[in-house]
Amino acid sequence: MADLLAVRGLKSGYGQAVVVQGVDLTLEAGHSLALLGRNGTGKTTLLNSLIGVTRRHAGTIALDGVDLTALASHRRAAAGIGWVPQERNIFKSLTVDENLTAVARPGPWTVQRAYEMFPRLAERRANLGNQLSGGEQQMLAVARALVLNPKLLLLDEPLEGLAPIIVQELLASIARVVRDEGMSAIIVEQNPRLILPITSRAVVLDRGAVVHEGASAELLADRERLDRWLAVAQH
Ligand SMILES: Nc1ncnc2c1ncn2[C@@H]1O[C@H](COP(=O)(O)OP(=O)(O)OP(=O)(O)O)[C@@H](O)[C@H]1O
Repeated sequence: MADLLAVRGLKSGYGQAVVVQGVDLTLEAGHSLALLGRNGTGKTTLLNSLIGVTRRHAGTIALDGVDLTALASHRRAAAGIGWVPQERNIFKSLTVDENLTAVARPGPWTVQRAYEMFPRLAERRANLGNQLSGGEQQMLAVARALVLNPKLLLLDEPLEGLAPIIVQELLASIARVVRDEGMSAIIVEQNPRLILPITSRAVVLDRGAVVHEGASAELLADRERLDRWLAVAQH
C-alpha cells in the first residue's frame, strides 16, 4: 500500500538551531503511530514540522502523494493534516456544539459521529468551552480536529496534565478513533505503556533522530529497549 505520509531527510528547528536531525518517517493509511522519546528529544518539533510551524533546513514531506514541503501551515491543514497542539485550541466563548459545527467540513466524521466517540461531549454540548474541565477541553480539541475530516491526525501529548480517570476516558475515545475506526494518526506521548496498546506503530526519537521504528506491540514487550530509550522501569 502507498504511504499516506512520507517524510524524507527532514531537518528542522527554530532559527539556526536544528532540532530534528534528518528524520525519515512513513505511515500507511489506517495506521496510528506513537511518537515516543525522553523530554526534549524533538517530538513536538517533529510534529510541528509536519504542520509547518518550524523552520525547515532540509528534507521533504508528502501527504497522500502531495508534496507539502513548500506549503504554509494553513495549506497543509487544507491538504488533510488535522493538528491538535498542546495548547488545546478551542473557542472558549462558544458552546461545545458551536465549536464543532463552526469548523465541520463534509466527510465521514460528522458532529454526530464525534459525539459517539466522545460521549461526554454529547452531554456537554450546550456548555461553553470555558465551562469545561481540562480533560473535556482536550476531548473537544480532538473532536474539532476530527470533524475537519483530516487524512492524518496529529495529537501532541493529549493526556498531559489530566487526572488519571480522565486519562483513561480520553484514551478509550482515542482508541475508538484510531484503532476501531482506522483514523490515521501520530500521537506524541511520554508514557509508552499508555499509548503503545492503542497504536499500531511506534517511533522513538533520541536527540532529534529516529533510534527505533517498529510495531507498537513489539516495543511494548521489549523491556530492554523501553528502559534504554524511555527509562521505563519495569517490574
Ligand atoms: N520555540 C522554540 N524555540 C527554540 N527552541 C525550542 C523551541 N521549542 C523547543 N525548543 C527546543 O527544541 C528541543 C526539542 O524540544 P521539543 O519540545 O521538540 O521536545 P519534546 O521531545 O517534544 O519534549 P517534551 O516531551 O518535553 O515536550 C529542546 O531542546 C527545546 O529546548
